[in-house]
Amino acid sequence: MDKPLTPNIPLDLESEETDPISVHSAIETPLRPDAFALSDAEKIERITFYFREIMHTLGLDLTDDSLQGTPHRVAKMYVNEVFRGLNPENKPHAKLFENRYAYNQMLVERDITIYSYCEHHFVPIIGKAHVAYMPEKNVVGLSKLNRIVQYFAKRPQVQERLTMQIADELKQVLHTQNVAVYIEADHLCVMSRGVNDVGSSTITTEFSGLFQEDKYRQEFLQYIRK
Ligand SMILES: Nc1nc2c(ncn2[C@@H]2O[C@H](COP(=O)(O)OP(=O)(O)OP(=O)(O)O)[C@@H](O)[C@H]2O)c(=O)[nH]1
Ligand SMILES: [Zn+2]
Repeated sequence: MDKPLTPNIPLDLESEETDPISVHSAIETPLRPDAFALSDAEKIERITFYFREIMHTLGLDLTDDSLQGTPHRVAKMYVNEVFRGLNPENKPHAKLFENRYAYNQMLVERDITIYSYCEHHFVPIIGKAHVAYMPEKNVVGLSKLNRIVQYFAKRPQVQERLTMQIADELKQVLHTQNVAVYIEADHLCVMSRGVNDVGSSTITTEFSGLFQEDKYRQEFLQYIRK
């Protein structure tokens, strides 16, 4: 095998030892304090290098014209697309409007498409999120609900934490505790490898504020029922 190259940007091994639990709350994605010390361009350069090493180690011929660009393609996809939600700079700005019409019933945004990645295997999680809130003083542009869901999905995730991160953000943005999040998803790590079960799917929920009351919970569940 060729002698491995070294990347232009060396790894800072000391910061690898940081204990993420000591600096983060339980529902935050465990990021190192120096997670954004490198620019996106530098991250792409480094991931290209290491993904090339992975392919090389697997015995793939990187001079093949179809494989040649793959390390860079994967690096761009990770940083700019599928994991862009790791960077708080990419968090959507949710513009609020005053609830002048005093709408005080439930608003449900259902069937929001989710494409996330399992943090244990780095393969896709594909599903739908249904979110709801009961407005108090403010209402939010509908598309912002979809954007918030998609922002947190674009991270390596476990479904439980994804559900809680979305609920938490909705509470903060909407200034209300009355939020519900329901996610139903297929995990390709369960379907396409390991236990190879294509028939099962995973449901997670977070009901807060008024949604803890059976009446509102049932109403919400009825709206999202197919
Ligand atoms: N709780 C939770 N577990 C998940 C999620 N996505 C994947 N997993 C599980 O994470 C576990 C990782 O377990 P390990 O035993 O370390 O991994 P593994 O040897 O590849 O396990 P198998 O998938 O059973 O082959 C697996 O049981 C996955 O099904 C998720 O969103 N939430
Ligand atoms: Zn997995």
